[in-house]
Amino acid sequence: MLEQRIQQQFFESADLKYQAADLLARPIADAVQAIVGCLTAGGKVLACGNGGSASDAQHFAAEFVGRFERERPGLAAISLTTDTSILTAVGNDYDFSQVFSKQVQALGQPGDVLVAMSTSGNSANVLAAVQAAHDREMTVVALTGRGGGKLKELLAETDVHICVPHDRTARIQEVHILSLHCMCDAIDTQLLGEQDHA
Ligand SMILES: O=C(CO)[C@@H](O)[C@H](O)[C@H](O)[C@H](O)COP(=O)(O)O
Ligand SMILES: [Zn+2]
Repeated sequence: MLEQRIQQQFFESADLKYQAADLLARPIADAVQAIVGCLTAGGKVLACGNGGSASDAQHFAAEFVGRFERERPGLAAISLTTDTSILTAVGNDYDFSQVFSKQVQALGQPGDVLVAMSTSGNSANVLAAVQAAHDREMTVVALTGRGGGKLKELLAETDVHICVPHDRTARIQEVHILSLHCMCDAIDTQLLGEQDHA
C-alpha cells in the first residue's frame, strides 16, 4: 500500500517533467541567455526563495561559485538566504517581507540578474525582491508554479518566467531544481562549448 503510494509520487513527478519539457525549454533557454549575457558583461546573479526554494537558491549559487559538472572558473552568484545576521536584523528591525529586497538594494547593480523562486508566486519577500530588482535595472528570472500568482503580474517584458504547470508545491519544486540544473548545463555549454555525457 505504502509502496504504491510512493510509486504514485514517482509517476506524478515523471509525468509532470515530460509535460514541462515542452513548455519550459523555451523560457529556460531565455534564462540562460539572460544569465550568460549578464556574466560576460561582468554582472552577477542573486537568488532568493523561502523554505525548499531557499535551499534551491543556495544549491544554484554553489554550482556557480564552485562548479557544476565541468571545471571552469567560478561564476558570480550570491544566495540571499544564507546570512542569518542579515535575515534576523532585517526581519526584526523592518519586516520579514524585506529580508531579500534590502539585500537586492544593497548588492544589485544594473545588468545583474535576480533568480526569484516561489511555488505559489505569492511570497511577499520574493515579490518585494522583484520590485527592488526592477528599481535597480536588473533582469528577473522567476521560477513559479500555480499560474505564477502575484509574481506573474509584476514581471516586465524583458524578464523570464519559468512557470511549472502544477498545483502541488513539492512537484513544482522538483521541476524547479531540474530547471536550475538545465540552466547550469546550458550555461557551461555556452561558456565552454559542447560536451557529451555519454
Ligand atoms: O519545501 C517546502 C515544501 O515542499 C516548504 O519548505 C516551502 O518551500 C515553504 O512552505 C515556502 O514558504 C513556500 O513558499 P512559496 O514557494 O509559496 O514562495
Ligand atoms: Zn520541499
